[in-house]
Amino acid sequence: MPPLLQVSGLHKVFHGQPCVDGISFDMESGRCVALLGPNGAGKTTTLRMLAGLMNPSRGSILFEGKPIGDSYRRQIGYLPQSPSFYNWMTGEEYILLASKLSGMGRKESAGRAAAVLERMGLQDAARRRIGGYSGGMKQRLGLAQALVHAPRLLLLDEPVSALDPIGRREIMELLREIGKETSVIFSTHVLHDAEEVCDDIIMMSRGRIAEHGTLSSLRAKYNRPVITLRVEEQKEALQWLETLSTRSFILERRMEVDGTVLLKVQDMESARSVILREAAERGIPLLRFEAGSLSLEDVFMEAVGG
Ligand SMILES: Nc1ncnc2c1ncn2[C@@H]1O[C@H](COP(=O)(O)OP(=O)(O)OP(=O)(O)O)[C@@H](O)[C@H]1O
Repeated sequence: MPPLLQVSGLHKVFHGQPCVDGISFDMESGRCVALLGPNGAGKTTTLRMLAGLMNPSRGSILFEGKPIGDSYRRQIGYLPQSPSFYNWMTGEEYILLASKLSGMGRKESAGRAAAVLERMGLQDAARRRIGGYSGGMKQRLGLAQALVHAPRLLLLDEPVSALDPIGRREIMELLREIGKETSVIFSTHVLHDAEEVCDDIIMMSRGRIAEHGTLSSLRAKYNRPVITLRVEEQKEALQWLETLSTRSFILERRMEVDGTVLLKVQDMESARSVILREAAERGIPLLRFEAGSLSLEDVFMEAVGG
């Protein structure tokens, strides 16, 4: 069986500028993949090409081993970043329209529309006009539209970025459920969203893939020892902290706004004993000492060059 999706050498050039600059990856069926990257990384353009809405300048997309064609549109569900709705329609009318556009017959449409509206928690609002829906309800309606024809692959462009925390939570929980049954690719610039629901992460930076792997493989790959340190704001203590960064066993130092210092070290055991011994000898009032490893946030910042 070929992978669900095989993307190779995908490029998109706008006005001579590469926006997507040679993306290649395979996706197996049943996975939930986060397309993670800062603004302008090329996520929307990639998703639009994967949805068959935009032609690549170069490269190919194979769905179950075959080039994408007309029948592909029935296999995918797509939720754009800022979906536009007809506010005068009811939610039900909108979903019925979406299901008819996807080629379903009247009877099948009615059954699927009711089921998907209920699944998205919109059954009570189904006969109300969309104009009166909250942002979270509109996004759930957008998901219902993308799901109504039971697609094999769901493509969601920043599905939670415009929502308040409650709307965000609702959608993330739905995504977790949907991800159990359907293959999903969703874009986000928030690492935490990716960590919450996805199996795999594709980190994009300037139109390219900076990192690609399962959550755990990325964590393992970047598993560098890090010491987190905070001292009381005293002259000697701060001076000592300052000199620490010049020591050879410290590979990198980063100061957080609250005065916490993150030290990437070569070898945890020796760094830990030197730091604790010196702090004890000098009577440094330590407020925090933590021996850990890089968070995925750091991996992300490193991979996208932030
Ligand atoms: N139709 C277009 N014409 C010209 N330039 C475009 C077009 N679409 C996107 N771009 C440019 O391509 C770059 C990547 O855009 P894209 O929207 O794909 O990134 P993104 O990662 O989705 O970012 P965001 O999170 O801001 O939506 C941007 O610099 C954008 O200005």
